[in-house]
Amino acid sequence: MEKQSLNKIAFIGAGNMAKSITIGLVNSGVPAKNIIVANPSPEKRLALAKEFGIEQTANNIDAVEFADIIVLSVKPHFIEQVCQDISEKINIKNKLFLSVAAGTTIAQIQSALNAKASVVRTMPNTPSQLGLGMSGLFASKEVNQAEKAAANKLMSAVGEVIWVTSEDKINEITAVAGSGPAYFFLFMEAMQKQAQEFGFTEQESRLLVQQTALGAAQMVEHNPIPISQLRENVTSKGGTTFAALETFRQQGLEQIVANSMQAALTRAQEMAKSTN
Ligand SMILES: NC(=O)C1=CN([C@@H]2O[C@H](COP(=O)(O)OP(=O)(O)OC[C@H]3O[C@@H](n4cnc5c(N)ncnc54)[C@H](OP(=O)(O)O)[C@@H]3O)[C@@H](O)[C@H]2O)C=CC1
Ligand SMILES: O=C(O)[C@@H]1CCC=N1
Repeated sequence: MEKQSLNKIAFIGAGNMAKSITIGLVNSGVPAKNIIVANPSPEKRLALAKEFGIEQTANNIDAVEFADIIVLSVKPHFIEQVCQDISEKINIKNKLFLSVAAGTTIAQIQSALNAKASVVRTMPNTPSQLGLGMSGLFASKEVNQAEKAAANKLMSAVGEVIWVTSEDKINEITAVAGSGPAYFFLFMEAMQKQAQEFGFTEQESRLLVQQTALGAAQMVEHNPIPISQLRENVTSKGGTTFAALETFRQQGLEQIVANSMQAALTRAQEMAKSTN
């Protein structure tokens, strides 16, 4: 069997997600010379190249030629055009495609590539830049064991991974973890705003909220007991937390969370149905 080298990584698109994964990869020890980023406009790819010493190009085809693993990190509506362009200009045999695009199916990518290429769909999130990412992965049936291991290694370098057994589960990963950081940011923004209403400065309010969120997240990580138990440990009967939690409940927080995550899932499913 032909030996497959899967060391060189190309990002097509130099935006938020490419940046988050690149930072995580470089910090985890992947040599910068093995990473290239392609983006037609210069600003973001030059900034990434300057900061991390990675290669950069304006030309997607040059990046695909350079790499073994092609990370499709453009907005979903550009995936079709990007893949068609690649398939028209280059032999993609032995390349592994790793797509981070929300709501874009493997069938759509293979159709645009005009080949039953090896495609892994992954749904990461932006904390990947700190090595604290959470990614779901699903492999097309063309993906071999070496490619699966390479995709696993790449995404594990930037955080935790789980493999899902059906492609539509990626949409659910999106609704929980892909979009999830923004849910917590919104909650923290609202808490910061109210702390400022209480009279704390913007800086003090941010510190109060960020340290509280960090401590809470770390407690969840370090205590393998139900999260509800951690909540109960803070909640004295008839006390301040109880008053706050009752207000959240009366005003429908749990239903709001469920509805919002369902809206994210529905949107991912709609995107998968559209023709891009
Ligand atoms: N942001 C997030 O938290 C997450 C995003 N994703 C997915 O990641 C993908 C990228 O999202 P995100 O990084 O936020 O988006 P960004 O808009 O930040 O990045 C996309 C980049 O693609 C570039 N681009 C546009 N057209 C082309 C092209 N033809 N060839 C090469 N590059 C091109 C854009 O350049 P320019 O700006 O110059 O037009 C931009 O730099 C999406 O598909 C999204 O669904 C997945 C998980 C989480
Ligand atoms: O909002 C989006 O569509 C992308 C996918 C998950 C996070 N950002």
